[in-house]
Amino acid sequence: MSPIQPELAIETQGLSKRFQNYFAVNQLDLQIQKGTIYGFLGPNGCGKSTTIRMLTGLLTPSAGSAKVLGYQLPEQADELRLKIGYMTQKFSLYDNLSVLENLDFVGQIYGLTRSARKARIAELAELYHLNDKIKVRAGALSGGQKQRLALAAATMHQPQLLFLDEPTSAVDPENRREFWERLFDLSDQGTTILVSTHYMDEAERCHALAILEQGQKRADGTPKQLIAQMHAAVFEVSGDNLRQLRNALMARESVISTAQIGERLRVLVSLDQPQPEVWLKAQVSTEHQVEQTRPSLEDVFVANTGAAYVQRHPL
Ligand SMILES: Nc1ncnc2c1ncn2[C@@H]1O[C@H](COP(=O)(O)OP(=O)(O)OP(=O)(O)O)[C@@H](O)[C@H]1O
Repeated sequence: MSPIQPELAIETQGLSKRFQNYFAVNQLDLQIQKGTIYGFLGPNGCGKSTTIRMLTGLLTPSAGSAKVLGYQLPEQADELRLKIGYMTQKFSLYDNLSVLENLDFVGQIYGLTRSARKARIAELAELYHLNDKIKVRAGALSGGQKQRLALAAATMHQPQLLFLDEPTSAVDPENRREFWERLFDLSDQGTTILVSTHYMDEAERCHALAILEQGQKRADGTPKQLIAQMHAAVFEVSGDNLRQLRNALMARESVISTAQIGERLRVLVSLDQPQPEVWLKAQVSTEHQVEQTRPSLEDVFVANTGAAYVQRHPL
């Protein structure tokens, strides 16, 4: 008997977008399960926003296919529109309208009746702590309040699928934490969420994620799977002259990266090296202590991008 296939909210094959001669998104294959929080992790310019815009149906792909909530894109983009919510990277509501006016306007766009809008706005204002700001102009809100208003607007029509493009780049850690609690509430109610970020701690919160670089997927899976599949061992070295040691280690082909963290040097050694611990100990002096440590998602990112990627995938 074949195993039951999970239901997919998003499935793409070879999805690509070319601007002039430049591929902003290049041959992207994705499978995103319904009800999960899925992350796009990558640096500025790696193609996160362009991918999201294609998956919302706003941008036509140059090649490849995308199926979102069962709708084929771009052909069925109109049918998809009312089923998704999209929170863009920049605050995209009206600064000169109040919180209430903004939400009411969005509700009208989604075709909610006057009484449905009234009830939904009351619910959202309560949920996102906007009650005492309801008559305040959006332009006068703090970063955290604007972000909560944007999320309220994006979920006005209770979409099945929510796209959030770097939603927390303008807010402080406390607001970020609170924001993520709301995302897990939405996920618990069955909403699928695709969130782009360049923060490691946010990526770690996702059920699954794709690491993107230069428009390509470098790796994907749950944080646990990504850590288990990493082609490197991670060590922490303590002792004197760590800057000098760092420079020496960086010259070695087996060293993927080094980063000083307080009094310790974190070293990623490629598993091309059959005995990484023995090898590393032979590289440092007897004054240094070497301890193998648990990889983090940041280590996974480093081991799958930049020079480490090029080394493992020569042209
Ligand atoms: N309309 C466009 N015309 C030409 N190039 C574009 C266009 N839109 C995006 N690009 C380019 O495509 C690449 C990917 O951009 P994209 O905005 O998708 O990246 P990103 O990962 O979302 O980064 P950021 O966080 O900075 O927005 C960038 O090099 C960008 O300059």
